[in-house]
Parts: sequence; structure tokens; C-alpha cells
Amino acid sequence: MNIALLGYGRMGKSIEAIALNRNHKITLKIANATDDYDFSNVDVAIDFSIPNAAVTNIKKALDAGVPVISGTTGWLENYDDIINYCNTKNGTFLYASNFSLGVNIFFEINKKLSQLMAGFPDYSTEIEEIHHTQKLDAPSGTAITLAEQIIEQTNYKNWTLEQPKADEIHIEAKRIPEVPGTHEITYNSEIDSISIRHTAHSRQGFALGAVIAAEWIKDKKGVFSMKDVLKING
Ligand SMILES: NC(=O)C1=CN([C@@H]2O[C@H](COP(=O)(O)OP(=O)(O)OC[C@H]3O[C@@H](n4cnc5c(N)ncnc54)[C@H](OP(=O)(O)O)[C@@H]3O)[C@@H](O)[C@H]2O)C=CC1
Ligand SMILES: O=C(O)C1=N[C@H](C(=O)O)C[C@H](O)C1
Repeated sequence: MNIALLGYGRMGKSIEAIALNRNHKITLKIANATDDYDFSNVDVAIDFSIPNAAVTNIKKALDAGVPVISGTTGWLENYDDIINYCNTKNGTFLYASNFSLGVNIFFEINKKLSQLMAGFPDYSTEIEEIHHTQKLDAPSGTAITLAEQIIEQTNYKNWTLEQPKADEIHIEAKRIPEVPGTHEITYNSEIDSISIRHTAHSRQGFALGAVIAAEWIKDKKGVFSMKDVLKING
């Protein structure tokens, strides 16, 4: 399979290593907006760039009729626009705030736990995410997905990085050198606390998940999620 890497930073390089190891070729690398987007020899595009570049990168791939997966976070205010654009072009698109198998299992645990906790209003919910100091966005895309899952199951209406109101989930975003990504959800009452945590030990899981998603999506049409790729029921 011929892959375009839209973004060639930490994730782009990790994806390249795994893709080559799985006998794929990297036939296009875009490192900034002025590069030549020549998709003529590309089967799938993988976007791990920066929040300001993701929308343009995704649209350029869709314009070229190339299936595109995006792991870039911090651009989701434009998600609906991208879905409409993809459908108009009869294209193929998949976004995931987190491509690792472990976090996608963790998402299911989060959903189940929040369903259970919805019946126990003495507990309040908070989310902590920890990432490396180069990360441009806060909170992480993964923390937003976790918060949205909880909001769907409970009386919480929103999330906030600030001091939370009663109907808001507080997300604490910590930046510590070299941390690949840690997410913890805690339910606190006066009596006790219940926590679930996912800790990434490296970027390997994100990169492998992205390559597996690219292999899966290559010949498909439509809009997909990692639940489709990993065949998660829930
Ligand atoms: N969904 C998931 O599983 C994961 C998502 N991510 C997300 O992926 C994104 C990338 O992360 P990471 O690799 O660590 O970040 P990096 O900063 O290491 O890489 C991003 C790269 O994109 C480059 N870039 C700038 N402008 C453009 C452009 N117009 N087109 C293409 N590339 C451009 C940057 O170049 P320059 O430095 O010169 O600006 C940089 O090299 C982030 O949004 C992060 O949150 C990260 C890990 C997992
Ligand atoms: O920027 C990162 O590094 C990561 N970003 C993603 C996010 O924002 O959730 C996924 C992972 O946690 C690493």
C-alpha cells in the first residue's frame, strides 16, 4: 500500500517506521503547507499534523479521491464541515482522537462505568490528562472524547478546564516532559474514590493503530471510526 504522511513530526516518523515494517511504502510526505501535494501515487493518506493544518490536509486528500485518516487533535469545531465535505465528494474519512487499541478498550470501560455511576449522584466526576510539554492543544482530544462519553450517559452538560459548575466535568491538563499520554477518570464522594486510568508507555500503540486503520479503510467508502476498524461492540 502507498501511504501519504500529512505531517512528519513525532507521530509521522513513528507511523513511517511501522508502515515500512509492514511492507508499505511512503510515497508522499507533507511537512508544511507549502509542500507539493501530489497524490498521484497514493492509496491512503494519514494526517498527524497540527490543529491549524488538519482541515486543509484532509480536504486536499479528499479532493484527490484518496481515503484519509486523521489523528490530529484540536480542530474538531470543523468536524461536521469535514464530514459534509467527505460525503459531497463520495470520499472516505476516519478520525480518532486516539488510535491505540488500549484506549479504544478504555473508551468502552469509560462508557460502562459512567452508565453505572449515573445512578449515584453523590459522586462527582473529574478527568486528568498528562502529556509531553510540546503538545499544542489542551485538553487532549482523548480527554474530550472521554468527557463527551460521560456527558452522554449522565446529567453533566459540559466539560471545562476552569473551575467547574455543578453540571460541568473538570478536566485537568498537565504537561510534563516526555509523557506520551495518560488519562484518568475519577469519581469522588466524601466516602471514597473510584478511578480508571490508561497509561501509554510510548507512541507505538497510536502509530500501529493508525497503520491498521489505513490498511482497513483503503478500499472503503464513507465515514468510519475506530470502533469499525477494531470491531468493538458496545
Ligand atoms: N489520535 C491519536 O492517536 C494521536 C494523536 N496525536 C495528535 O497528532 C498530532 C501530531 O502529533 P505529533 O506528531 O506529536 O506532533 P509534531 O509537532 O511532532 O508533528 C506535527 C508536524 O506537523 C508539521 N506541520 C506543520 N504544518 C503542517 C502542514 N500544513 N501540513 C503537514 N504538516 C505540518 C509540523 O512541522 P513544524 O514543527 O515545522 O510546524 C510537525 O513536524 C497532534 O495533534 C497530536 O495531538 C498524537 C498522538 C496520537
Ligand atoms: O499529542 C499527543 O501526544 C497525543 N495526542 C492525542 C490526544 O490529544 O488525545 C492522543 C495521545 O494522548 C497523544
